[in-house]
Amino acid sequence: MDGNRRYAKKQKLEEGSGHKAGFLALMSLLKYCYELGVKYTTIYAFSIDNFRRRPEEVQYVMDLMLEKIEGLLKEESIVNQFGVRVSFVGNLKLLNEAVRVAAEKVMIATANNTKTRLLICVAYTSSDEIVNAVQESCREKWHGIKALNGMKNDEIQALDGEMSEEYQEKNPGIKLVDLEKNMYMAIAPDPDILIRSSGETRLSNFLLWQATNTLLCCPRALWPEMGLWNLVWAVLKFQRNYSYMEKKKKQL
Ligand SMILES: CC(C)=CCC/C(C)=C/CC/C(C)=C/COP(=O)(O)OP(=O)(O)O
Repeated sequence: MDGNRRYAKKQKLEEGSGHKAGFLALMSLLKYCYELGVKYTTIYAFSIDNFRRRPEEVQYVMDLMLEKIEGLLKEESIVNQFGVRVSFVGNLKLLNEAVRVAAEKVMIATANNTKTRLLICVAYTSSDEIVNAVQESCREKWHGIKALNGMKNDEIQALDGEMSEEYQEKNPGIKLVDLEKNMYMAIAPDPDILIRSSGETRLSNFLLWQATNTLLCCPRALWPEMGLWNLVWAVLKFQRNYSYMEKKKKQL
């Protein structure tokens, strides 16, 4: 959701109004997504790098986020209107307690919604996600090894490099290291389309692992200016590319 501050400047508004307008645009685009039948929508709401912005701006966005997350619990919210299951994705311990608690409440309250899923990336970067998945996988591997009764240290070391599927079948106590299942984004399929507003053509540490075969769309509109046409344009572009992308996936 890029371009909130530039929008505020363009409209001669205060910086915070740009973020508020950004949230309104988000709600309206999500409605279109749900009406079009999109099953998974992921938004990049706040990166770990964004915490390096001026403390007043970080505080402003966090306050806005808290207010809006709490709003998602209301009866008339978009979440209840469309049966959305919401997940907050990222290094959530970096959030302040109030935002984290509110996020957890929404995840619990919507856990049984099945129509569509919304993934909100906060305190997220792909590099953090990958590092976390590697650490988690190493931890699992270590626990698996320890689970083998009576194994000595040198035996454990000799085991390294022997984690073949055949070995795993013979030793069900040990799991093959599986990086992808430890990614925060393991709860969703890889995205078909990634839209970055305001004409920027960089991924800025977003879904680097998952976006290998994703169609990238970079409309010029600043995020608060994004509307139905930008979404439809991305879907049409995807449809035109679909057979090529399917062929490419099969070749992998
Ligand atoms: C509950 C929920 C999902 C709330 C969302 C709140 C919200 C709108 C967050 C966006 C914050 C952000 C860093 C936007 C990017 O524009 P920018 O500030 O980088 O704008 P610029 O590119 O013009 O500088």
